[in-house]
Amino acid sequence: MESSVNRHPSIVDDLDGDTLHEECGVFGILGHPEAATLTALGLHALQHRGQEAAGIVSFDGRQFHSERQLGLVGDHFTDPGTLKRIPGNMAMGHVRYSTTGETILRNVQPLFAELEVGGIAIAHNGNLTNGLTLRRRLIAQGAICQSTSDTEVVLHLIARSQRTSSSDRFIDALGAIEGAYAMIAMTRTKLIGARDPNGIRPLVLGELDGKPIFASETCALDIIGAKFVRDVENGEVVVCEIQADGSITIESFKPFPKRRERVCLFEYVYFARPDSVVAGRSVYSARKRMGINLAKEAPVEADVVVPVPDGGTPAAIGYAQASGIPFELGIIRNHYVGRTFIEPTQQIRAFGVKLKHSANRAEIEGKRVVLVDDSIVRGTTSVKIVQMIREAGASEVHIRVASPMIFHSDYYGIDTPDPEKLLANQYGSLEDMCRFIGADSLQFLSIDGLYEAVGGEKRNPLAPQFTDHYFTGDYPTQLTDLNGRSKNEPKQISLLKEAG
Ligand SMILES: O=P(O)(O)OC[C@H]1O[C@H](OP(=O)(O)OP(=O)(O)O)[C@H](O)[C@@H]1O
Ligand SMILES: NC(=O)CC[C@H](N)C(=O)O
Repeated sequence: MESSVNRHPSIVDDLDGDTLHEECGVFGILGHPEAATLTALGLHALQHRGQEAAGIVSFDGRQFHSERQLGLVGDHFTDPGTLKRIPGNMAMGHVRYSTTGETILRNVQPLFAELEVGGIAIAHNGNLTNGLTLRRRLIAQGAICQSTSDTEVVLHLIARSQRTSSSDRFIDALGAIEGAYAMIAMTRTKLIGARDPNGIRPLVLGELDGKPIFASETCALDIIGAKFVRDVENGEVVVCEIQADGSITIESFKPFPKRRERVCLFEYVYFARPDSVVAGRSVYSARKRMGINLAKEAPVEADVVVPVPDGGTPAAIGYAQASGIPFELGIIRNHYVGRTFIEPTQQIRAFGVKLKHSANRAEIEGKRVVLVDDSIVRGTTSVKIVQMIREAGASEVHIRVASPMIFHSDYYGIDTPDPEKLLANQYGSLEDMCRFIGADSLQFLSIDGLYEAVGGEKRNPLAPQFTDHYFTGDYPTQLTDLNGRSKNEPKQISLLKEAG
């Protein structure tokens, strides 16, 4: 396989995009007569985590059913006809933003396989840092991969496990993978939720009418009136099973060597919905505190604080409260355009920013404006917005960013481009970055200011409380797929070009 790939550089070049991508959302429910509908609603609440594709797999006591489509949850799963095709009292689903493997139907999750022990569906948020290494090994051993997604290797590992039960096989497979995962699996009787040993990606256990639920974020529980039970812990595998008498048992396993929890800071900065509680911390409150700390660290004389919506809004509220400068919606966001940060190409991203924001001239004209955003990655948003605010008559434009500068790529799912495309790496100094963006001043929140906002204390350099590799270069896991990889080597391997 590898050598064939090397013989077809034009095909693989095509597949090897310049960016890493993020995110995905997972949801599953066991033992509920409305399983598929509840899953569709849960996925709708998680739509911000992935907009490329959505899928649901259900089990009706006899057969599994699968509906997987490119596009938004609402595009497909609001149709009663579609929901009728996924019957049963257990269901799980996924919203995808690709990190490994193209945006094509065969990569859309949940992925399903027929094994010796029966059918199994899996859905994954995160990215494996040894996925390609495992995939190559499996293919050399005769595995036939149906997708180009990193997640598929888990199915092959389950199939090859010598353990008897499906949950033991799943645990066996997880033991071989490295990187970030919040993963759910569904068999004829079980719904299983697991988090990687560092707990990089979030996963919660909830409950509705006594039936267990797994979801990426608490906002997916809220939408269906379900109760939050607890977070799935880092390195934990929770197995929920329907017994012969219809009762449901829940067992917890900690099969992996213990590691310190290091939730991804970017969940708090950007990804998670502000009304979610991630690892016991309100995302909204954390974002607001980021703004408060930013106002303390980087004050500026100005007339109005304007958020870059939506991501920058809670931090801007915090900045305004701490600085005493009035908060105004000086930029209006068109809600019919997706998140620019997670669209697949630079061209579409730039286009998206223009479609998405417009200046509210009445609140800007003649004023000294502090623009607050959650992050600067490539700088696409900032450049366009500063220009737009100036054109609307602002006398000064100061940018305040509620997270530190991003210098390093992410391998756990975040859509950071190659390091040289990150704005912080393109310019040697803050002044140069500021000049490029066209602002009067530019300041970022410090790493300690961010830690304090999220976790209440400064970064412990000996044992960081979160993963912050994009700011610091401190990666919490092995990066096996990168070892010895040349810069131009493709990140994924596929010889089949598929339409749509
Ligand atoms: O420097 P850049 O490469 O432009 O990326 C950073 C921008 O991307 C995100 O906004 P996005 O438009 O994705 O989402 P939002 O509407 O949820 O804030 C983020 O909030 C920043 O504004
Ligand atoms: N963003 C994600 O979590 C993606 C999951 C998986 N790596 C995929 O590409 O399908």
